[in-house]
Amino acid sequence: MSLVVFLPLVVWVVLGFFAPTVLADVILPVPESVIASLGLVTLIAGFFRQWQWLYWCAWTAGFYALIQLGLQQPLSQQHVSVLYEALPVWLSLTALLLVFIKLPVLLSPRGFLLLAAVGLSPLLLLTAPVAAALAILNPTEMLSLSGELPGIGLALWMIAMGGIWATVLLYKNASAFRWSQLVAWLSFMIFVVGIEQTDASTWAVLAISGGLLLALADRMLKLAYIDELTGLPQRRALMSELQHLRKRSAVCMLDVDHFKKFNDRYGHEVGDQVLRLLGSILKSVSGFKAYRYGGEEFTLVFSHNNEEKLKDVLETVRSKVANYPLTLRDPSRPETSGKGKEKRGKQSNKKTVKVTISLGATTKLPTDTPDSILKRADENLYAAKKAGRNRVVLKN
Ligand SMILES: Nc1nc2c(ncn2[C@@H]2O[C@H](COP(=O)(O)OP(=O)(O)OP(=O)(O)O)[C@@H](O)[C@H]2O)c(=O)[nH]1
Repeated sequence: MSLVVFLPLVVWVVLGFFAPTVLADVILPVPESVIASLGLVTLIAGFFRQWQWLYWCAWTAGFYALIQLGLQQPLSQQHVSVLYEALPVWLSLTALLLVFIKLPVLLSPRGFLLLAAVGLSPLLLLTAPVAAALAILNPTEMLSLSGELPGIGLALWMIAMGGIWATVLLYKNASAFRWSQLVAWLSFMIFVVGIEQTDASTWAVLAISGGLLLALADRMLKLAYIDELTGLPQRRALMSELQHLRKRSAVCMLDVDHFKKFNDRYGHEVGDQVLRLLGSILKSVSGFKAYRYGGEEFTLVFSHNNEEKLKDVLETVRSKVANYPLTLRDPSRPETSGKGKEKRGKQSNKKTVKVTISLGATTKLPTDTPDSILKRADENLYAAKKAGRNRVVLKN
């Protein structure tokens, strides 16, 4: 799902490669299309208080302005070719910096300062000393060794930078927003390679804005539908799924046993840890879709009503939870790490606990509505609790 942010870039590249005349025939209003697309991202991001997007809008606008102000003349002119050579280096370094630094809240002095710096830093290349310094240090030139193969230097630079991006994205378990940052960098790099193409910089900005917008949509969907603690879809998503339940299907409600006592004994934070663990166990078992219904209640939706298979899967979930040793930190653990090490040297300060769950399941009847099937599953869950907990009750 996150990778959908590549779509506008892929469309641009595919058209540019296989049908360049189609792109050339499109008359883009410049710079209106850029202002409109970046303005739209800014407006939507601001409306939903997703301020991090604005830094990337500023970065994109800054480089677009640089390209318009400095690269609209023949590359044979020395100051233009210096700028052209410095561009991939500068945009790679500033993009990576934006990825690595912790972005401050935008509505703060540091936030405004960073926004201004991000938007204006590309224009530094227009100042002769900075451009000249970068041209001397130019890694893309150095990478081409003899300087006879200028394309090789750029290709090696792209591979090196791409390698860093890939490591960052894989390591950080990237969100759609992260991938859209790669799209932003890649779009401008593709502009550098395909500078001869008509309106290449404007197409690059449209690809970037499209990626940022799709990433925003992904973030909004996740905020609306995904439970932050467990990473599972939440009740809103469940209710929409239940509207389209198949004829042959089943629903299970499950809940942690004696969770109130558990919370009272070990604290709310450890309670949260249990819910997170439960979320990851539910994700690891296949055969159903899991949802966090609310509190410590979860719902499983099956797209079949085979009772044997249902019992098997529900028993697997029950026993996986019951047998999972949850490691707790010793509440008497000393505050300072020095003392902690001392104590750890003498004895292990880890303690494990186990929790159990009860499950109530039912198969769909022809007359069922979302509420009636959930109610019956809930009654079965209640029956499982009454029968002693840590068990499955499956009936209609
Ligand atoms: N840590 C944590 N606790 C939660 C969360 N949501 C609900 N709870 C707690 O879950 C507990 C639910 O308690 P009860 O409904 O009485 O059920 P129970 O203690 O599990 O008892 P049985 O279900 O009968 O076994 C309450 O103490 C809630 O505070 C949450 O997100 N995090």
